[in-house]
Parts: sequence; structure tokens; C-alpha cells
Amino acid sequence: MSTRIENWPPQDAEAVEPHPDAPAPGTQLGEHYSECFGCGHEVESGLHLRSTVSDDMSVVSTFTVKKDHQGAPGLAHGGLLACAFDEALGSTVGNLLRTPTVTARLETDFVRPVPVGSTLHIAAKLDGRSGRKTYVSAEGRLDAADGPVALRARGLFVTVGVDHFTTHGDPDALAKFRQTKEAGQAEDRDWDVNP
Ligand SMILES: CCCCC/C=C\C/C=C\C/C=C\C/C=C\CCCC(=O)SCCNC(=O)CCNC(=O)[C@H](O)C(C)(C)COP(=O)(O)OP(=O)(O)OC[C@H]1O[C@@H](n2cnc3c(N)ncnc32)[C@H](O)[C@@H]1OP(=O)(O)O
Repeated sequence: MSTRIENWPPQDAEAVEPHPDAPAPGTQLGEHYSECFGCGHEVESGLHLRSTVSDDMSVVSTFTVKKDHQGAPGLAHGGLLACAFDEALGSTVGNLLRTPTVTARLETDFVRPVPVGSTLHIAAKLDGRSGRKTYVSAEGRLDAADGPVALRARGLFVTVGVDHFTTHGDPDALAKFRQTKEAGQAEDRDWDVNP
């Protein structure tokens, strides 16, 4: 059975409200985990995505394509670009709704090639919510917030409990995640997803 979502957001989705304690527009969001490939500073060849709350419903992220991110010579790898959108969409849901979620479905439309050295400006917005399901979409523009559209993506994120990470994750990595938080390096996150 196909799980493709034909209508976006689906009819059963309700309007989504940001969490009352969501970071205010203009807030720069910190990395959520130092070893995250999408945002962590410890991953040398990672994406080092940086995100800022744009308004109640949206987050803008930037990511500069490096040599390590190539698919074809001089061009970004498509799967890696999808990864950047996964991170940007997940950060939008996690930070504006202040809930731990995981990607259940990610659709990416590749509109134009993304050269090494270019910076993608990814504008993501919350589209709707239905129970544990949050619908979020994004557009990525080349080299400027109003540059040409290079990608579009839509994601379904499902809210999970802490047990998702304790059951399936690595205990040592989770301990490091907790220490990072306690050291105050994971800013703006007073909601606890740790065991
Ligand atoms: C990775 C980050 C972890 C750290 C979190 C900590 C702190 C967060 C802090 C800040 C956040 C900031 C940034 C985050 C940035 C990036 C995040 C990256 C996110 C990822 O990169 S994360 C890795 C990839 N991700 C997975 O590793 C998920 C694997 N997967 C599962 O773990 C299960 O599959 C799960 C849990 C998804 C569902 O399982 P489940 O048993 O809990 O629930 P169930 O199956 O009932 O689904 C419930 C409802 O979703 C519908 N549904 C499910 N899947 C669907 C699909 N594909 N299409 C259409 N609908 C779907 C069902 O139809 C049902 O709908 P309904 O309720 O209407 O029946």
C-alpha cells in the first residue's frame, strides 16, 4: 500500500499553533546534538546547517555546499540535499512545537542543480497537525533568500516518546547528548527528551 500523501496537508490536518514557549522570531537555534550530521559542529564533513526562527510558523536555515557533499563533479549529491531538508524541517517542528519528533516521510523535488560553494537558503513552515502527525514543507533557494528555487520538500514528522531514543539509540551517545545539554551547549531546549 502506498503511503504517498496526495493532498497537502491532508483534510484531517488541523491548523497548527506554535508552542507557547517556542523561541521568538529572530532567535538563532543551536545545534540539537553535536554529532548530528545535519547540524553538529563535531562532524567535520557534516552540513553545519544553521537555523533562525523567522516567524511563529517558520524557520529559515542555511547550508553551504562543500567538496565533501558532491555527487556529480562540482554538484551537490541529491541525497545529501534531502538530508539538509530533513534537518531544516525537523528543526522547524522540534523547535516551534517543542516536541521530539522523527521523520516518517520526506518528499523532495529537485528543481535545479546545486553547485559546490553555493549556499542554500531553506525556508520551512508548519502546514498542519493531526494528533501525533505534523506536516511541514520547505523551499530552498540558491545563494539568497530570494534566489532561484533549487528544491522543494514536504515532510511528515511523528511525535515520539523518549522511549524511541532509549529503545533504539545508543546509550553512550544518549549520555553524551545529555552532557551536551547540561553543559548548556544545546541552547533553547528546556523540554526534556532524555531518559
Ligand atoms: C533525530 C533527532 C533526535 C534527537 C531529538 C532530540 C531533540 C530534538 C531537539 C530539537 C529538534 C531539532 C532538530 C531536529 C532536526 C532534525 C531531525 C531529523 C529527524 C530524523 O531524521 S529522524 C530519523 C529518521 N526517521 C526514523 O528513523 C523514523 C523511523 N520510523 C519509526 O520509528 C516509526 O515508523 C514512527 C515513529 C515514524 C511511527 O511509528 P509508531 O508505531 O509510533 O506510529 P504509527 O505507525 O501508528 O504512525 C503514526 C501515524 O503516522 C502515520 N505514518 C507513519 N509513517 C507514515 C508514512 N511513511 N507515511 C504516511 N503516514 C505515516 C501512520 O499512518 C499513523 O497515522 P494515524 O495515527 O492517522 O493512524
